[in-house]
Amino acid sequence: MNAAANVTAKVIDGRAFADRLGTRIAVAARDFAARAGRAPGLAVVLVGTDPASEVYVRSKGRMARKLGMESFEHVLPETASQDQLMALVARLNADAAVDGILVQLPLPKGLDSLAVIEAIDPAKDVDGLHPINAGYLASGLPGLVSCTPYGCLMLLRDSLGSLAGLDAIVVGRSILVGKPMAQLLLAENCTVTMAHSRTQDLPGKIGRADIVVAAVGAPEMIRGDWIKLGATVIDVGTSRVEQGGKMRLVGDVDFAGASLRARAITPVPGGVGPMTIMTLMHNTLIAAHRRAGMPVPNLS
Ligand SMILES: NC(=O)C1=CN([C@@H]2O[C@H](COP(=O)(O)OP(=O)(O)OC[C@H]3O[C@@H](n4cnc5c(N)ncnc54)[C@H](OP(=O)(O)O)[C@@H]3O)[C@@H](O)[C@H]2O)C=CC1
Ligand SMILES: Nc1nc(=O)c2c([nH]1)NC[C@@H]1CN(c3ccc(C(=O)N[C@@H](CCC(=O)O)C(=O)O)cc3)C=[N+]21
Repeated sequence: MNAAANVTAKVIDGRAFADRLGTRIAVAARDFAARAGRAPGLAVVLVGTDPASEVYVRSKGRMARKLGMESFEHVLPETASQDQLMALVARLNADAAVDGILVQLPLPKGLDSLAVIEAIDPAKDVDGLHPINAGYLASGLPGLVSCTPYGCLMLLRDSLGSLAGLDAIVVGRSILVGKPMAQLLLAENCTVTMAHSRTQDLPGKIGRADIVVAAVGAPEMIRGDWIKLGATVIDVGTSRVEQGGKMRLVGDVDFAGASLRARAITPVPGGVGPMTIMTLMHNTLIAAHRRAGMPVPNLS
């Protein structure tokens, strides 16, 4: 732990961690292909033309191919109807070559994302968003865990070892990040506080936490001087802000300020983001093995 306020935190290198995990996934994917007679397959569905979503979808497809998986990319127009989207999900559910289905969120206005998520075969729900998988997680049963929280947990375990008994705060309560993150930390025997837009005295609550996971989407809203000395900070937020005429990607945490108080902190970019893509590949590999009735390899 930092003894004084002027010790700079260790920067947690999510990109390097993800690269190492990717090497193991590629080996396991090749092994799966040799035994199953086909590569693990990931289908990514994008509706509309949101530029940020297009970038993420493309990088997911590129990574899948790089690791020896099959990538199926489906782009529907902004004007696609709920029925069209549901029909596509039904086709992917029935397609034996598809092990994982991810529908990029948010969907254009007018489309019901919960209905789409519920239509995905839970065994192919590599985003871990289906209520069945959320329920498995809450019940401590093996399912598919949402990629981003799963990646955050890997970084936390790597940085801290055992998390048992630590006070953790998760800021944000979405079904994609905040809620599953809190469940994972609880399963690690942390004492978990869930904060959101109605939380009172957020600085005070953050100031008592050994682990801070920020998943809000508000650029640098968590000030450095709120952080407890020696805390570990995981910054999920990604916001594009203009600075000096250029667009810059920033997190939810004031990185420079928090670095003076934390023992370890993830940067944005290069922290949680690359882990999210790699845990998606990991989930696809897990889904492929389970669907083929093969034991899931342990890559940790
Ligand atoms: N790096 C990565 O891999 C990923 C990054 N992200 C990023 O993480 C961020 C969060 O994503 P997501 O969970 O989908 O976002 P949502 O918009 O679904 O959820 C945001 C959450 O933040 C809470 N919140 C809003 N304002 C405040 C505030 N002032 N104080 C405390 N809590 C607040 C909201 O509370 P309430 O529920 O009360 O409205 C809500 O629970 C985004 O920047 C997103 O881009 C997301 C996924 C992956
Ligand atoms: N169904 C669904 N599942 C998701 O997992 C999902 C989603 N919808 N919608 C949007 C959010 C956002 N998200 C990111 C993934 C990777 C990076 C990432 O790799 N970021 C890089 C930087 C990339 C850049 O420069 O733009 C980094 O942080 O280093 C960021 C954000 C997944 N999401």
